[in-house]
Amino acid sequence: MEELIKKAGILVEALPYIQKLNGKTVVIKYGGNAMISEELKNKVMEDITLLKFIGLHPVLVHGGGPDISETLTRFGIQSEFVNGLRVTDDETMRVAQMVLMGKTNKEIVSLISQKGGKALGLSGIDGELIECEKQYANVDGKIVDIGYVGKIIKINQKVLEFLANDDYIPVVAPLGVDKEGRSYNINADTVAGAIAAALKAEKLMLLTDTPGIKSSPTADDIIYEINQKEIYKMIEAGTIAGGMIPKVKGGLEALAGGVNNVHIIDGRIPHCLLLEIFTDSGIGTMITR
Ligand SMILES: Nc1ncnc2c1ncn2[C@@H]1O[C@H](COP(=O)(O)OP(=O)(O)O)[C@@H](O)[C@H]1O
Ligand SMILES: CC(=O)N[C@@H](CCC(=O)OP(=O)(O)O)C(=O)O
Repeated sequence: MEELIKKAGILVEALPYIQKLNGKTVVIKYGGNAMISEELKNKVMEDITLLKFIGLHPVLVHGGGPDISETLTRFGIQSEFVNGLRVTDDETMRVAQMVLMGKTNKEIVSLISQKGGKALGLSGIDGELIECEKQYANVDGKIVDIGYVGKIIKINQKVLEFLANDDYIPVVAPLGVDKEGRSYNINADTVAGAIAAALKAEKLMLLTDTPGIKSSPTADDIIYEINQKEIYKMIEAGTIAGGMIPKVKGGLEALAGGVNNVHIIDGRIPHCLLLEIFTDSGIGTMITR
């Protein structure tokens, strides 16, 4: 009996959060590095389905970088990253599109369906959801061509609003399209930040494979709160590096676009989304303006 009463208590504790977030949009970015086991993936999809059923409007943006890398290796194609972005030639683009839409997106959609949710998978190419142009990288002041990497110009969010305001959970793959109809590979954190801003989401949660932002990639600590100025200092010092760069930039873009809350959280913790949303302290790193 005591156990049951405790369970009821936990549910009641969530009430103020449920009331506050009812009808609000939350954008969740699920990074490839956090998709480490079927069990964890299941728990993340359970959380997202639960959020939908209690009245929030979750929109999921997924990555899949490790899967793309593994498939490229199997095809004998070399892959290189510049400023955290994959250099994407014609062949790499085809593989990225195949893996993201043919594998990752559909696996997630199926998992949500198994949990009883209604998920609809789409990429930024569908309905011209993500309009982009070619992105160049800046390496020590030099402009570098990184191939078919997309710079987002516009999010045509109507389709997402339509789905999220209905019974659906949109599941978005990070691809975009330019005016000429060419497809582009876009970092999933960048996509999540831009979508959160376009939807004026209440929250953006970036799920990854570290407890949050640390004082350096190899440190054991965690920075609970960090602002824009501190972020740029760390990027300059090289203590925020690699895949963390597009993540923090995506977070800052979301804040600039009017999103109230941005968190980088450890997607390897079971039910990390519920812990972040329904506890006072939350988990991970909060990014502020
Ligand atoms: N200051 C930092 N704190 C934490 N992680 C960092 C930091 N700087 C760089 N990183 C790296 O960023 C990685 C997360 O980005 P990424 O590999 O792109 O993950 P995801 O697939 O979730 O997008 C971490 O595993 C870590 O190696
Ligand atoms: C341009 C670019 O870097 N695109 C990424 C898209 C996938 C992604 O961002 O996946 P994660 O979130 O799992 O890292 C890539 O090709 O890996």
